[in-house]
Amino acid sequence: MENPILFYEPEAPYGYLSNFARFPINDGAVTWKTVEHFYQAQKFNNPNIVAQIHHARTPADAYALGKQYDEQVRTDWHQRKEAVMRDALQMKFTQNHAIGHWLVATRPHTLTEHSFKDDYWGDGGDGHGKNRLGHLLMNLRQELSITPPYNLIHFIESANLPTDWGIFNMHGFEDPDTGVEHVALTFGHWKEEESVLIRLHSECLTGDALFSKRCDCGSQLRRAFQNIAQAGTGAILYLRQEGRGIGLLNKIRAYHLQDQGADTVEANEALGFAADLRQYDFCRGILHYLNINKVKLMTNNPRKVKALREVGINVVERVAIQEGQNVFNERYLSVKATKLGHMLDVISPV
Ligand SMILES: Nc1nc(O)c(N)c(N[C@@H]2O[C@H](COP(=O)(O)O)[C@@H](O)[C@H]2O)n1
Ligand SMILES: [Zn+2]
Repeated sequence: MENPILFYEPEAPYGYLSNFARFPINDGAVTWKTVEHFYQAQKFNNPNIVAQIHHARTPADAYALGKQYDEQVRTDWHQRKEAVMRDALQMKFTQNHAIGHWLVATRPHTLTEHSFKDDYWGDGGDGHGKNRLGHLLMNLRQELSITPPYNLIHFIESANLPTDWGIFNMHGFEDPDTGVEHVALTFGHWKEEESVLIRLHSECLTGDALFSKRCDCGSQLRRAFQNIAQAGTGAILYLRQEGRGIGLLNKIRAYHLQDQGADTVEANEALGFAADLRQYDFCRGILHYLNINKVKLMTNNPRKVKALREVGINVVERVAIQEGQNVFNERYLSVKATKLGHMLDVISPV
């Protein structure tokens, strides 16, 4: 494995790997503030000690209580502790979605708890320790990396994105099968059980960036930003599916055929493509990362509603997003309505 990632302090880079990091876990009966709270409590059969640790204000307090009652640790603890730690990490990295994807993204680096105080779970500060926590994390990482939804998309990095509608967070992803890069823009915060306003926006360079009037994409993208800013929360999944999946240059070839009279479906087919090549299954990975399970989907395209439902996303509502109709795209929109099933109040028939 390549150069090691050293972690220890929760506030330091890669601090989310620490058992002291503030990520709650639920064991099916109780929610624990951190892995450390859960782990220390499992040492004891005495319910009063367990309760004290459960209510400890910080992971350091939980650790101190575990030490304070050292003589009352269950006799089989040495045989049990690895399984307890493995269960705790499984809960932490699967119940807190983003860090599960962050963990997978640490491949292929070795993970080492760089602790001068602990040469069992850590490296003992100088590498003589067993680093058992690092090894359990790498084992879990390997498991998650081949398990949906973690294997559907790879999280790369996030950054702020100031826009005309407010400061969004930008999250970059890569499709592990195709290498295609996708972006999610998020605004505000939500709980997993809330329904979130989202837009699945397929990349359209001409509409989104070159102010084209041949389509409605740019207007729809602006409206999506506006709607989310007004709602206070939401996400735009900006999917690199240019040309309904045929790519920019083939879309220009398709436009050329349309300039000679073909419609948008006939042009795709004349080039040897189906009318729409787009796939959406990787969106399940992006939405899982964003902790989004229920959506109000801004689209006129029923295929996107169907596609999300097929991958288990609960589309509770379709929000129409009819924008930017004009004399240059009226035929295109009419064909999208008649041939591609778009739900549009088309201004004039084909
Ligand atoms: N292949 C193709 N032919 C055209 O004539 C087009 N205008 C496009 N545009 C692409 O369609 C997608 C947006 O459509 P939805 O509203 O999301 O169904 C996007 O990929 C554009 O690049 N493509
Ligand atoms: Zn477009």
